[in-house]
Amino acid sequence: MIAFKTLYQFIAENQADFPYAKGDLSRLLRDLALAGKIISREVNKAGITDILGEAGSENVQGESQKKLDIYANEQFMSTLLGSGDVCVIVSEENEEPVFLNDERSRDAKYIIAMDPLDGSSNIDVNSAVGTIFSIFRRQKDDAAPTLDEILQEGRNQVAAGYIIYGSSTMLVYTTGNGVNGFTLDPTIGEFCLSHPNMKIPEDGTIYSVNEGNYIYFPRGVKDYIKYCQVYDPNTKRPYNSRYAGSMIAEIHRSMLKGGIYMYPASWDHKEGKIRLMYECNPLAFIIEQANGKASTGKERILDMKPTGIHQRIPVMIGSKNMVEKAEELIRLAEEKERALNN
Ligand SMILES: O=P(O)(O)OC[C@H]1O[C@](O)(COP(=O)(O)O)[C@@H](O)[C@@H]1O
Ligand SMILES: [Mg+2]
Ligand SMILES: [Mg+2]
Repeated sequence: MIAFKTLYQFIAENQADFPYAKGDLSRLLRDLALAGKIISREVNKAGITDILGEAGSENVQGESQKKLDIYANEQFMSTLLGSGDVCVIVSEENEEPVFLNDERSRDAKYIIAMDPLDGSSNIDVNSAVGTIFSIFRRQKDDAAPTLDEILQEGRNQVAAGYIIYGSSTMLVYTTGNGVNGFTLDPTIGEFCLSHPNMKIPEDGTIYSVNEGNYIYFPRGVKDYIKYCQVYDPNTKRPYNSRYAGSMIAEIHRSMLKGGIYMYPASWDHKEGKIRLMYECNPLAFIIEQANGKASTGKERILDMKPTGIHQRIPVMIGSKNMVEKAEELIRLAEEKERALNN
């Protein structure tokens, strides 16, 4: 008989590791897993139901919404707000934070930021997409949380995770005691521990960036891309270039094989494109817990105080040595530019 451990068994066994041992965080992770299973079911039969394609609407960021963006958002909203443990949810698909509006809100301890469906432009072509979530615990428990309480630094997260709907569906999460990955066995409907104590290799040979935007990138980012492409057998260069257009797919590959994912600020995306609260923070927490590094190219992502719920930032996330090399070349290019301007 094959021995396996389900997510629920794992959570129960590791209850003592959780920052708050009352069981509400465990319940929350189970609710996220449940909604993830429902999305996984829909993704897996998407071609034969009426759920592919454009919804005909736009989100607050002016991006066209897919039917599955909306489906995933509604599924997570109803599961999480229905639990009574979550007092507010920040979602890519909602312009404003969505509050739990009933008598349970006084006791609801958790603030969630989430991207219900990441990489959704890939959904119609059967490539990997995912859900990304970030969990904060309220410090106060009086009235509904203020915007300032919602806009917390990523280092305050009590848990974060992602669910990748790929060739298999996996849930990967951290509560600040390392990272564990669970694969969904669809025949029994359970996430089972498949990747215990995940660590990202310190070095990698894959870089991941939308090179179609190369011309718009700042000098230091261009220098790093050129560095990746130069022949040097001692450092296994040139590296491989891979870009799926789905951050969750790039990050998951980096977790397993090593690598760097970059979405820098550029001439056409002055602030960068990736959202701090529900894309960067949770993935930065996971990557750091797996011994990797997550930076804007200049500063640690988890130390940034968000200025708005949909704030975008430049990102460089992945194997520690690769991110540090990119930061070094960005710093050198900026020093050179400053010297030339003086
Ligand atoms: O097409 P581009 O500009 O390279 O952008 C791709 C990036 O945008 C994102 O798709 C944004 O995510 P959403 O699908 O949630 O909007 C990232 O996952 C991805 O890496
Ligand atoms: Mg996204
Ligand atoms: Mg999305």
